[in-house]
Amino acid sequence: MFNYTLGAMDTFEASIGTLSCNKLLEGDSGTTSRLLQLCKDDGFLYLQLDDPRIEIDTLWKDLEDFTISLFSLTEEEKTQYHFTQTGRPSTSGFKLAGKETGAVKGKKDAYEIYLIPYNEWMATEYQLPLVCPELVQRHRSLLSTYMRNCHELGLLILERLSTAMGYEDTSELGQHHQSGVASTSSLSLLKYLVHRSDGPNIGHVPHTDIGSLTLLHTTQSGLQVFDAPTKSWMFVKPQNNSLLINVGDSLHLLSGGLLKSSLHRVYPHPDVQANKYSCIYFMRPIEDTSITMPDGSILTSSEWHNRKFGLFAASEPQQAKDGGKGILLGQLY
Ligand SMILES: O=C(O)CCC(=O)C(=O)O
Ligand SMILES: [Fe+2]
Repeated sequence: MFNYTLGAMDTFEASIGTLSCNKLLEGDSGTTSRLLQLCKDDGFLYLQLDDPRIEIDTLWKDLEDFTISLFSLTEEEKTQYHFTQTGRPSTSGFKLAGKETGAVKGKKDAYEIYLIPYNEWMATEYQLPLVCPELVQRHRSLLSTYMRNCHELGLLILERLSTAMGYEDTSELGQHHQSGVASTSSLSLLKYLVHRSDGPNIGHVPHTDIGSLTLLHTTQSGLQVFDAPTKSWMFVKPQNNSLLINVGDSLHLLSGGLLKSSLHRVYPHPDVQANKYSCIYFMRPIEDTSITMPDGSILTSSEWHNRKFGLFAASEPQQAKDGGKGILLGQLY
């Protein structure tokens, strides 16, 4: 599992494997096998952005500036574009801070979020009018380029995983993620309050991700992964030129349980006294993909998305009912 080192102020730091994007693009066989190993063992890896064909890191500065100005909109504007009232529910709009359960029992979360749905934004055949602040429309080109690059990178990872898993068809996993077909894939921008572990708002609830792959760029420490053997949470250090990639529940299920959907949360890092911003592309299967649950029941990808997304938004007592907490934590068995 995760090796770790003792960092500043006795905080454990997870040591996460790194892969080269260039080698992945070139089809290097050692990198392909290591990708499978990391996705099986940890469900987390860093992808070093060392190939000019993937334009992601060059956009981070502009994306961070945009994210900061987006969260500077007034509370009234954020409420006007609330995610329960905007577009297809739960794929578009704002959530304000402190409205959901936090990283620790009895505390609320400490982040605001803004969601941009991939399909309404990108796909030519599937264009629902996107209801969004004018500021978002003004950054159309930046957001489109970023999402398109993330989606292509996700497809590359799925292709290499299909190869490493021995499928004859290298699009075995990717076929459920074609561009331009309705899915709940989205770009998620987050702003965490400056907060402390003894305050009323703490980070982000422990969970596994709903979708297939999560591609994360963040400005500060705070994300923690759970190391089951030692039952401890370990901080993940943001790397300058790397994306953090993790496997989500949908890919875990599509791979028959082989790939690990990794448990994580966000918790205030004792050395960080600044807002943490995260830009995350959630790549999820197209909506009518059949997902076989461990008990043999079959759900569509959108049914799975709506069931689990509803749990994030539920109160702590509601989450505790009908195995909801277990679903949030990725205990699908
Ligand atoms: O902001 C982060 O570092 C992680 C957020 C996260 O886990 C999520 O939005 O699913
Ligand atoms: Fe997550």
